[in-house]
Amino acid sequence: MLEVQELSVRYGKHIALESVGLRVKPGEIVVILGANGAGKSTLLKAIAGICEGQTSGSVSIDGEPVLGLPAHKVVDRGIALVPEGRGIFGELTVRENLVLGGNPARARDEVQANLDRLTTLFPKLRERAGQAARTMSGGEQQMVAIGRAMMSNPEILMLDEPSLGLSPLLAKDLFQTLKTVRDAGLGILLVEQNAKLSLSIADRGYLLENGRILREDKAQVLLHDPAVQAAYLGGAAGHATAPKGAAKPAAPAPVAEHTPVPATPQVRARPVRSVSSGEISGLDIDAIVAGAGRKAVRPVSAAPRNTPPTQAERDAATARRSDSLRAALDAIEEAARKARDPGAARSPLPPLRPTARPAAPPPQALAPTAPRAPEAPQAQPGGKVEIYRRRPGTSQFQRSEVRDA
Ligand SMILES: Nc1ncnc2c1ncn2[C@@H]1O[C@H](COP(=O)(O)OP(=O)(O)OP(=O)(O)O)[C@@H](O)[C@H]1O
Repeated sequence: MLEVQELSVRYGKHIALESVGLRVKPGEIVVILGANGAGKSTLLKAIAGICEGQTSGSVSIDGEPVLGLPAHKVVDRGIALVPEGRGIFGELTVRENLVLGGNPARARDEVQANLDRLTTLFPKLRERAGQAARTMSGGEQQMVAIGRAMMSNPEILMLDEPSLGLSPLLAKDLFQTLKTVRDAGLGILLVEQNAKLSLSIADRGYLLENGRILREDKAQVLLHDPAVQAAYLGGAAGHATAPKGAAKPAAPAPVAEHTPVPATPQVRARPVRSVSSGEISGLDIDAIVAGAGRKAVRPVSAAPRNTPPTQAERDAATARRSDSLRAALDAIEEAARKARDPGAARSPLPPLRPTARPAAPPPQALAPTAPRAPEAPQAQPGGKVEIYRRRPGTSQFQRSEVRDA
């Protein structure tokens, strides 16, 4: 049995886990539910011996302490981790991935026997043994990752967000796979955002909030608890498991004192805020360029002419093109600046490229190995184009060459 007692983890001053206690018995699935940043991955990493933070407390398996041991020793004691993102070797075949998982000392002498057992449990792994892992579907790759972890002959299998990136159908298949693993006698410690699906196959669950265990109960009790439902099972807008168009629940149901759960919906997809150019400026990038061009180009007579343009007219046309280009670049720079820092959009930042041409090129040459910096072409009335390159690591430009327009 895996037993965690008073486990605390801090990253510098940040306390990620505080006095966490839990246990996982052979033949049971235990799920950890919690919001983003609650400390779920930290918990699995601390148990697996790969946590970068400072740990204290105790983790033991069958009474044998493992906290503080290097990762390979933890695996040798019978605890295997399937990390978030799977971590399989895409260029290797399924069989090669599995065999690699059998390298730990506790399983080294039984690679073939474990391989046979595993492929009997999951016939698909036998069917696809020679296939490059990267060519398999997401669900099949997850099965390879689980199979590889099982090749170390673990007593406890830990999985970090195994359904991430899988379609609902594949996620369902995956959870069936986990039931098969449990039925084979392993204990499973599962971190999942898909609360509904994971609780539906789990035996027990823990609610983790801000690094602390708030509640432990049977999975079926958690699954049907109105407060847990409001907080974890589709109450949050955009929750991965909420059916499309499902109505938002009313305020979370009252919670008994001894079973506190977060009052607000907590589990949701990682928040990713993207800002579009339209949101910043009300225009898309094409409209910005077109608008800048329109502003810069002076009206010309629509009447057709038969005589070739004079030198003065050609110079004027070149200057107009130059104005137009400069105005477009200014508009793009302004939009980019707003995108980077909308709050500072109106602050008088220095221009990203010189508005006036420098009197003479600076003596410093570009390092031959420097990465190519963005070029800002400047047309000259004489039909020449100056190329300016940004100096690496600065916002200053320098002229690097002059070409015919
Ligand atoms: N290596 C690290 N260095 C510093 N802080 C970290 C490190 N790893 C995690 N943290 C912090 O510890 C807290 C818990 O992170 P953790 O990744 O364990 O949360 P989580 O519950 O797994 O979140 P998620 O569901 O988003 O993966 C977060 O505040 C996170 O920023």
